[in-house]
Amino acid sequence: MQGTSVMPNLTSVLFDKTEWETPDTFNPEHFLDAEGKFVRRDAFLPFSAGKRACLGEGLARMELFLFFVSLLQTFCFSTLDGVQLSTEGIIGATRTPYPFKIYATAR
Ligand code: HEM
Repeated sequence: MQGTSVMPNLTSVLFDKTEWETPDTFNPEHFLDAEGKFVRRDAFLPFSAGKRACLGEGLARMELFLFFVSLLQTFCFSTLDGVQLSTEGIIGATRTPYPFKIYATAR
Protein backbone atom coordinates (compact mmCIF):
# COMPACT_ATOMS: atom_id res chain seq x y z
CA MET A 1 0.00 0.00 0.00
CA GLN A 2 1.28 3.50 -0.80
CA GLY A 3 3.01 5.16 2.18
CA THR A 4 3.94 1.85 3.82
CA SER A 5 7.39 1.83 5.41
CA VAL A 6 9.55 -1.13 4.39
CA MET A 7 12.67 -2.10 6.35
CA PRO A 8 14.75 -4.78 4.62
CA ASN A 9 16.39 -7.26 7.00
CA LEU A 10 19.89 -7.73 5.60
CA THR A 11 20.79 -10.28 8.30
CA SER A 12 18.82 -12.85 6.31
CA VAL A 13 21.27 -12.57 3.40
CA LEU A 14 24.47 -11.69 5.32
CA PHE A 15 24.08 -14.84 7.49
CA ASP A 16 22.43 -17.04 4.85
CA LYS A 17 23.60 -20.64 5.31
CA THR A 18 23.00 -21.37 1.62
CA GLU A 19 25.31 -18.50 0.56
CA TRP A 20 28.16 -18.60 3.08
CA GLU A 21 30.35 -21.53 4.05
CA THR A 22 30.56 -20.46 7.72
CA PRO A 23 28.09 -17.58 8.19
CA ASP A 24 28.50 -17.38 11.99
CA THR A 25 32.28 -17.29 11.97
CA PHE A 26 34.76 -14.51 11.15
CA ASN A 27 36.19 -16.07 8.00
CA PRO A 28 38.14 -13.90 5.52
CA GLU A 29 38.24 -16.94 3.20
CA HIS A 30 34.64 -16.14 2.31
CA PHE A 31 36.24 -13.53 0.05
CA LEU A 32 39.24 -15.49 -1.27
CA ASP A 33 39.47 -17.99 -4.12
CA ALA A 34 41.72 -21.08 -4.16
CA GLU A 35 44.71 -18.88 -5.15
CA GLY A 36 44.05 -16.42 -2.33
CA LYS A 37 42.71 -13.75 -4.73
CA PHE A 38 39.81 -11.52 -3.72
CA VAL A 39 36.36 -12.62 -4.90
CA ARG A 40 33.27 -10.43 -4.88
CA ARG A 41 30.25 -12.24 -3.41
CA ASP A 42 26.74 -11.29 -4.59
CA ALA A 43 25.36 -12.11 -1.13
CA PHE A 44 27.58 -9.50 0.55
CA LEU A 45 25.04 -6.65 0.74
CA PRO A 46 25.79 -4.55 3.84
CA PHE A 47 24.82 -1.42 1.90
CA SER A 48 21.63 -3.00 0.59
CA ALA A 49 20.73 -3.07 -3.14
CA GLY A 50 18.51 -1.33 -5.66
CA LYS A 51 17.22 2.22 -5.79
CA ARG A 52 17.34 2.77 -2.01
CA ALA A 53 20.83 1.36 -1.50
CA CYS A 54 23.25 3.34 0.65
CA LEU A 55 24.31 6.64 -0.93
CA GLY A 56 27.36 6.79 1.33
CA GLU A 57 28.82 3.40 0.33
CA GLY A 58 31.89 4.83 -1.46
CA LEU A 59 32.66 7.21 1.41
CA ALA A 60 32.04 4.52 4.05
CA ARG A 61 34.31 2.00 2.29
CA MET A 62 37.07 4.62 1.97
CA GLU A 63 36.78 5.64 5.64
CA LEU A 64 36.72 2.02 6.87
CA PHE A 65 39.78 1.22 4.75
CA LEU A 66 41.76 4.21 6.08
CA PHE A 67 40.62 3.61 9.68
CA PHE A 68 41.51 -0.08 9.83
CA VAL A 69 44.71 0.19 7.77
CA SER A 70 45.97 2.99 10.10
CA LEU A 71 45.19 0.86 13.16
CA LEU A 72 46.74 -2.31 11.72
CA GLN A 73 49.88 -0.43 10.61
CA THR A 74 50.32 0.87 14.16
CA PHE A 75 49.20 -1.98 16.45
CA CYS A 76 49.07 -5.77 16.74
CA PHE A 77 45.76 -6.88 18.19
CA SER A 78 45.31 -10.00 20.30
CA THR A 79 42.78 -11.47 22.71
CA LEU A 80 43.39 -11.93 26.43
CA ASP A 81 44.73 -15.41 27.29
CA GLY A 82 42.06 -18.08 26.94
CA VAL A 83 39.37 -15.64 25.85
CA GLN A 84 37.35 -16.56 22.77
CA LEU A 85 35.61 -13.58 21.17
CA SER A 86 32.01 -14.06 20.08
CA THR A 87 30.38 -12.98 16.83
CA GLU A 88 27.04 -12.75 18.67
CA GLY A 89 25.75 -9.21 18.95
CA ILE A 90 23.12 -6.89 20.33
CA ILE A 91 20.30 -6.55 17.83
CA GLY A 92 18.83 -3.08 17.37
CA ALA A 93 18.65 -0.80 14.34
CA THR A 94 22.15 -2.21 13.75
CA ARG A 95 23.93 -5.29 15.13
CA THR A 96 26.52 -4.26 17.73
CA PRO A 97 29.14 -6.52 19.32
CA TYR A 98 28.93 -7.19 23.05
CA PRO A 99 31.63 -5.23 24.93
CA PHE A 100 34.99 -7.04 24.77
CA LYS A 101 38.61 -6.48 25.78
CA ILE A 102 41.66 -6.97 23.57
CA TYR A 103 45.34 -6.08 23.70
CA ALA A 104 46.66 -3.44 21.31
CA THR A 105 50.47 -3.69 21.23
CA ALA A 106 52.52 -1.07 19.36
CA ARG A 107 54.24 -2.64 16.32
C1 HEM B 1 29.53 1.13 7.19
C2 HEM B 1 28.78 2.20 6.93
C3 HEM B 1 27.41 2.16 6.32
C4 HEM B 1 26.55 1.12 6.14
C5 HEM B 1 26.76 -0.36 6.50
C6 HEM B 1 25.35 1.67 5.52
C7 HEM B 1 24.25 0.92 5.17
C8 HEM B 1 23.11 1.44 4.60
C9 HEM B 1 21.94 0.66 4.23
C10 HEM B 1 21.79 -0.84 4.42
C11 HEM B 1 21.03 1.52 3.69
C12 HEM B 1 19.64 1.15 3.14
C13 HEM B 1 18.63 1.35 4.23
C14 HEM B 1 17.27 0.97 3.71
O1 HEM B 1 17.03 -0.21 3.47
O2 HEM B 1 16.43 1.85 3.51
C15 HEM B 1 21.61 2.85 3.71
C16 HEM B 1 20.99 3.97 3.24
C17 HEM B 1 21.57 5.22 3.20
N1 HEM B 1 22.84 5.56 3.59
FE1 HEM B 1 24.19 4.29 4.42
N2 HEM B 1 25.52 3.01 5.33
C18 HEM B 1 26.77 3.37 5.78
C19 HEM B 1 27.34 4.61 5.74
C20 HEM B 1 26.77 5.74 5.17
C21 HEM B 1 27.42 7.04 5.06
C22 HEM B 1 28.85 7.35 5.52
C23 HEM B 1 26.52 7.89 4.47
C24 HEM B 1 26.62 9.33 4.11
C25 HEM B 1 27.71 10.06 4.25
C26 HEM B 1 25.31 7.11 4.21
C27 HEM B 1 24.18 7.61 3.63
C28 HEM B 1 23.04 6.89 3.37
C29 HEM B 1 21.83 7.45 2.79
C30 HEM B 1 21.60 8.93 2.39
C31 HEM B 1 20.91 6.41 2.68
C32 HEM B 1 19.46 6.48 2.13
C33 HEM B 1 19.45 6.17 0.66
C34 HEM B 1 18.02 6.18 0.13
O3 HEM B 1 17.10 5.77 0.84
O4 HEM B 1 17.83 6.60 -1.02
N3 HEM B 1 25.49 5.82 4.66
N4 HEM B 1 22.87 2.77 4.27
